[in-house]
Amino acid sequence: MSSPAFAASNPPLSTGGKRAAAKAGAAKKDAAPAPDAASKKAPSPAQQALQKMGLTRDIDLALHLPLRYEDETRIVALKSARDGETVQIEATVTHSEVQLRPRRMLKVTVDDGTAECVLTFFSFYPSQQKTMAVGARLRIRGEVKGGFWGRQMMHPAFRVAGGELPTALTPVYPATASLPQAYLRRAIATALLRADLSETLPPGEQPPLAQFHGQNGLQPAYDLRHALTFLHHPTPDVALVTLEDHSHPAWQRLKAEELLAQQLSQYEAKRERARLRAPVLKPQPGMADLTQRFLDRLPFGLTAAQQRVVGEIRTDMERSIPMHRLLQGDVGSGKTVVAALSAVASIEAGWQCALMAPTEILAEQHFGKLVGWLEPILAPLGKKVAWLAGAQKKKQRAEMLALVESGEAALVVGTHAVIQEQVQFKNLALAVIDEQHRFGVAQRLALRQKLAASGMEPHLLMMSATPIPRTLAMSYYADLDVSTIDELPPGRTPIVTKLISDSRKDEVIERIGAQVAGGRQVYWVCPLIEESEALDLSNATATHEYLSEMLPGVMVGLLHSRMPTAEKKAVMELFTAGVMGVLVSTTVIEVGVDVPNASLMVIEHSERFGLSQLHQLRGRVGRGAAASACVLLYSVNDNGRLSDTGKERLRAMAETNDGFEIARRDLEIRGPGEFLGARQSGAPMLRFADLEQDVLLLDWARELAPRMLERHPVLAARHVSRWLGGKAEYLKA
Ligand SMILES: Nc1ncnc2c1ncn2[C@@H]1O[C@H](COP(=O)(O)OP(=O)(O)OP(=O)(O)O)[C@@H](O)[C@H]1O
Repeated sequence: MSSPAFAASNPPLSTGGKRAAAKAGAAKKDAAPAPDAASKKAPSPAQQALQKMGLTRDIDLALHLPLRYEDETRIVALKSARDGETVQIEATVTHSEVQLRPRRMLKVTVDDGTAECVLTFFSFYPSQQKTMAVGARLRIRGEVKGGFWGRQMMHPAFRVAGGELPTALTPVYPATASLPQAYLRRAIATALLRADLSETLPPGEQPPLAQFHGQNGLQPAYDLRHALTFLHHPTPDVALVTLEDHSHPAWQRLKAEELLAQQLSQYEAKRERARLRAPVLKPQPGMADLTQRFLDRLPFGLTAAQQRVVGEIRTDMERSIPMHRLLQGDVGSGKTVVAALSAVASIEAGWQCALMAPTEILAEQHFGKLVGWLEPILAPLGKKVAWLAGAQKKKQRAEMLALVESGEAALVVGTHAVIQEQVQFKNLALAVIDEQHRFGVAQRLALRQKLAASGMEPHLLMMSATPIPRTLAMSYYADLDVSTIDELPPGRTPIVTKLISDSRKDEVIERIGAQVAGGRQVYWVCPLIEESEALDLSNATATHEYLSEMLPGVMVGLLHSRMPTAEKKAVMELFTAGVMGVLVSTTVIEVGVDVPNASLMVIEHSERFGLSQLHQLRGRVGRGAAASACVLLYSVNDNGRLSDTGKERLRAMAETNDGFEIARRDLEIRGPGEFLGARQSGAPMLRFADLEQDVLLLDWARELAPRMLERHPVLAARHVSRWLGGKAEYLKA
């Protein structure tokens, strides 16, 4: 294995031109990078660039891995270089001249004894021209092109020949304009020597690395130091493809360690929570029949899956350890009634419950349902359901706040308004968060802290209609208990999904007319044009006008997020009551809207939507007994084609109605960062491991983490701090 000092000891080849000269100059000025050293001098642009990229600690630099490698370990004969191959040669300059036509350029002919090659530079310094004077012996690296004029290289890197050849491949790092490669190479080489890379895995707890055969048929033993040193400076005999596809054991070792850090931090969070106290929610005397009274009034019986998850939640809440549970279920699987029964459990025990939803429409709908279900059984106890939202009249808000503070409000439903400072609960025991991935970590924490003043934590129930694929649940949500409603209420007919070209829009409109005439209702969703909300709205408005014109006698409504709250509310009421036949909307109806009589969903420009989003939208129909359909209108681009991902998404929608399968495919298409929306919430994501590919390593980490915390807490703490540093834990809260 080569020495990491290699990069520092080899002067970089100059590439000629102003930028390269500027880079080389910058590298010289910053010749002794020591990002960790306390320096009183103002940081150089390169040091600032390092900071900007988050490369502040030695370990961060050590973990900044090459994008690719260059092979400077060999000198090849020009004659053997193939067209398009990047090679390193040593050759003598036989001719050098500056040409002025068709533009100013330096043409240098070199000969290595096997063949000639012409080097061309469009920008160059006099000093570089001098280095390439006739008779000079140069080491040159570049891409060989064979053309009419013979072999050519454009702007190759060069320097005076001589000096030892490196024994390892040269790393090329992700960098920025103000961070020259040469500087980064030196900084990383130094950091690799200085960083504490000592073993943190307990003895005998090695990850299952893929079987690779080393030179002698033996598997090299990798610890972190070996793995990193190798990945920064691999020996030239390595199969580059194993580095590129990250299957090399050195890569695997890194991924295993990263996954272990993630698991340790999640298990630690879980253990920390186990030390906190939460109210023990057992029915108070005289309240014990609240649940029964609730069930008696419900117009349907619970499915077996609903009963099971209610049992899981209630068991959690009877313990003094705060519940931290995710309730997941496909669209329309009946999560709201489970949330209501959880609320009843906390009310029965004499405590308050809060339910927070990401949009006002959704919160309002929950409120309507919960009032209908709960007020008749709460009224005899002198309790109420309170409503809190941003757009609320001052007087009403003050009344609601008083209800919450006095405890008269047994349940509080609302939007983000629920976590505002003025909201003082008397005794909050359960916080239910709908569509939890739409809230940031900070907001979830704020809700939990609503009780923290009393020295206790509320139980937390998070709901999601986008099921979290198994691998994500095992990694990012390892500290979460998961309840799954894996059954739809009886009597539902599967939704039929049809892909129809935009050019057949009028046929679709005809079908809408027929649906409405049959007493059914229809949603028409217009796409979100991210760059322009104004355009977005004008599009929805135009569609609204067009449909109104095409469907005389049908009430066509319009709903978008910019409308005043009262207007939105009025439109939703008309649609929910079945008076309005067609609702044209932007994606504001995406989550949770529940109008069982709606049986046709049309999504315009469906190729622009994400997969989970399409599934959510489709889930607005098929919520009653009637057969429902979803029409995905698509339009092709100027070349008459759909983009590949667009096609992939629409195909997935047509193929399956299963939310779990959709989520799996969505994760595949978008990757975990986008899928979890974690980029927005700023939570650290896995950098090296790939959950789909590295399931074996994930299993290893999951299995080891609790044992390591138990038996080797010091190693565990060192491991987590090395990998996560001062950063927040992976999606904690
Ligand atoms: N066990 C059941 N039997 C019959 N109908 C049910 C049952 N449970 C719920 N429902 C009804 O099914 C519909 C969907 O329920 P709900 O709105 O709770 O679904 P959800 O899981 O929240 O879906 P989404 O994520 O799409 O909002 C509602 O009209 C609800 O009243």
